[in-house]
Amino acid sequence: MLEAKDLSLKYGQSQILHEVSLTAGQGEVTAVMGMNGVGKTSLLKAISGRHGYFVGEIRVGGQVLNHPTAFEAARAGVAYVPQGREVFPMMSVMENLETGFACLPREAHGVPDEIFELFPVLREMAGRRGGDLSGGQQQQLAIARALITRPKVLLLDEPTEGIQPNIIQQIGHTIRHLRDKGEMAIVLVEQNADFAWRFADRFVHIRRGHVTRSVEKTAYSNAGLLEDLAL
Ligand SMILES: Nc1ncnc2c1ncn2[C@@H]1O[C@H](COP(=O)(O)OP(=O)(O)OP(=O)(O)O)[C@@H](O)[C@H]1O
Repeated sequence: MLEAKDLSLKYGQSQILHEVSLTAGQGEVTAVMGMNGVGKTSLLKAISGRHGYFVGEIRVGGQVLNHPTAFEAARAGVAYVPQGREVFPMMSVMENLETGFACLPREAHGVPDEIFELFPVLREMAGRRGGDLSGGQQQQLAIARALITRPKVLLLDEPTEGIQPNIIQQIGHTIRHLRDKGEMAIVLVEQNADFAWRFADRFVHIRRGHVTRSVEKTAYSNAGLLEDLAL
């Protein structure tokens, strides 16, 4: 579903990604692993059109995205849930959800029931300001807002960061549910190795802007994952 090939990205003169390739299949969770500052967020920003890459190619469902803007990437089916959530604090939960409509045709403007089935708390809090929600609720809102765009590729940047354990479990079950529906490819940037091991199907390790390992869970072990993270 997602094929990113040889992406290279710079901030000013500093090259952060060096020919990074990532493939994420429909109905699979691909975890992108690595220490702080290796370029995981930058990779998601390149794929979602939030930051330009200078070399490389991105395909979604076979369609080439040629240096897309964020809007073009969203239109093509790429949804990005950023680290830190970026919920609009002064807007209500419902208004936050409705921002997801921007890349959809008018007839598709509507919050599907499934969103509230996945995140019942958002129905209860529909009129509350986004900034008044807890961190875990904001994370659920950010994922829900991304799902409203009916993505083919869902990019999740550290969804468990700063979240209490019971909400982490809920987020994990949501990821598994979306995976099992088989309609989208999920890319999960995650520093929580236990969570990644539990919910991912494939692991891609990045070190200093290079992919150092790409492995299926079936050919890997939890101990191997921890070893690779410690390198
Ligand atoms: N807007 C920016 N301008 C300049 N440098 C940046 C910018 N954003 C990130 N960087 C640098 O690029 C490198 C990669 O950052 P990135 O956020 O992609 O890493 P990461 O692997 O996601 O890290 P973390 O796990 O801490 O979120 C870091 O050295 C960071 O300081």
